[in-house]
Amino acid sequence: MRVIVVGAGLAGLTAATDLAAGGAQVSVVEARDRVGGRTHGIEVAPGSWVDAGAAYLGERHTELNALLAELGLKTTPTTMTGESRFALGHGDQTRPGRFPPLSAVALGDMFELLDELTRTIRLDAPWLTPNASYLDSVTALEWAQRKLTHPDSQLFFPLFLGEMMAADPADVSVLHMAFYLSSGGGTRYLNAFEGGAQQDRVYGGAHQICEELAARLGDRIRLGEAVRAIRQNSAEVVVCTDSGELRGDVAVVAVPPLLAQAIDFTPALPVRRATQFTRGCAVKVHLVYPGPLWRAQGLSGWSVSAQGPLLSTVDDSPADGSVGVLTGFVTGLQAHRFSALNTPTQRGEAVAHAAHLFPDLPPPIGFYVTDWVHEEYSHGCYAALFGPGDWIRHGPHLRTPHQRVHWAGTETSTEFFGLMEGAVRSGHRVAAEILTRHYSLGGTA
Ligand SMILES: Cc1cc2nc3c(=O)[nH]c(=O)nc-3n(C[C@H](O)[C@H](O)[C@H](O)COP(=O)(O)OP(=O)(O)OC[C@H]3O[C@@H](n4cnc5c(N)ncnc54)[C@H](O)[C@@H]3O)c2cc1C
Repeated sequence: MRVIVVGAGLAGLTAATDLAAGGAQVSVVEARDRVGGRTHGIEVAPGSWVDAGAAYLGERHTELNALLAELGLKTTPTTMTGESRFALGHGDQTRPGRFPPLSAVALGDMFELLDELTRTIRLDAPWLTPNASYLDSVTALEWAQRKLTHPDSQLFFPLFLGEMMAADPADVSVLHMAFYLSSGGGTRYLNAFEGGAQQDRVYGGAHQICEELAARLGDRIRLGEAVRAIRQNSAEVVVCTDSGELRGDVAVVAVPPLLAQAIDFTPALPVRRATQFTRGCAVKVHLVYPGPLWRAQGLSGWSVSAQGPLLSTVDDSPADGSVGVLTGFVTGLQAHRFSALNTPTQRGEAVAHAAHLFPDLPPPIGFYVTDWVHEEYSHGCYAALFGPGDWIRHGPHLRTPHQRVHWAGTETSTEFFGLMEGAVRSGHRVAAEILTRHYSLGGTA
């Protein structure tokens, strides 16, 4: 069986690896001149890499951890010792732990309301969740305006959603917010470092996962070839790029839904898998220092700010301590604004903000901005966001094969949607789907 995989991110390369192991003849076609998609590494000092895309994982990310072990990659704990900095509008504060200096009761009530919501979600089919049509008609912003009465929870809610989903609450339906949080293991797990989804990083950078997978797949991967069209008939599937055509028995499209939608299918897709999906908006900023200098002052590097651009910062220094790296997250509405600025202005804003949060730091020796808002072949990040009506209209079609075309990608995963774990799981799922479907070669599927 000849399988053409479109997209060399975690989903596509996991699928390709499983399919090759199952005896299929696999080709992978990737638009960028690199593999990895939404995982990407930047070398900030010789041999020291930081994650410009996905970084964090936890123990429940079982398929990702298994893959790391198989590839001989190790994890390193996310550093979170020392006090945190908060700039939440009541004067700056330095406090132990990550809990913000806001009403514990109000935030506790907010998390309880979110937990109640997430418990009702049908992960396998969110559109069949009780009350789905109502939950899918209301935005997270409208929900918060109705349910969160305390000013502290009103202040914290958009920061929380920005950090978890890179979402502006006005952009996502309540159904999508609740599905995302539930699929990621619940609010506590997703939000936690120790014991949670942000506990570890890949030692040396998450980009190595796809690079290792690609090294094993060798010349089956074609870089720099965006797929523009996919034609199929009862005998074969033809995948068209600007430089030619590939013929196979089956195709796996492992790209985000809106980018998949931009491919010209013949016959046309019977139903759309995306129309109004908005996109998550994240810009990652890396400020590099001669070492993790904040640690000497008893600070963890973690901060939360109500005003941007750096809504949160975290210590992402390489484990060898060769340099210190503060990663700043600019998400949601802030990301739209920040990504429209020129680089010197971005640098000026980010450096000034970091200096305000950590006044004893010298100016950074390195500065990197990764703007995922305008990445042509990601179309936003961390993942697709579903606005009002999207789950009900498109959800049932996200994973349904279009004859010889099957779908993968983190957005097709019922578990850990939007995360690396979801991408890996979708790759395994699609490969099993194809290997057990028994395509009749040269005949009708
Ligand atoms: C800033 C940021 C932070 C994140 N943080 C985390 C985190 O801490 N933990 C976590 O688990 N996840 C995180 N994520 C999410 C995680 O990166 C994704 O869930 C995961 O990498 C998605 O993998 P994928 O294979 O589904 O899609 P992608 O990685 O998007 O792969 C799709 C591939 O398809 C290619 N492609 C697109 N269109 C075409 C075309 N027409 N023809 C050919 N190729 C095409 C793309 O170039 C890409 O390589 C983050 C993402 C970002 C951007």
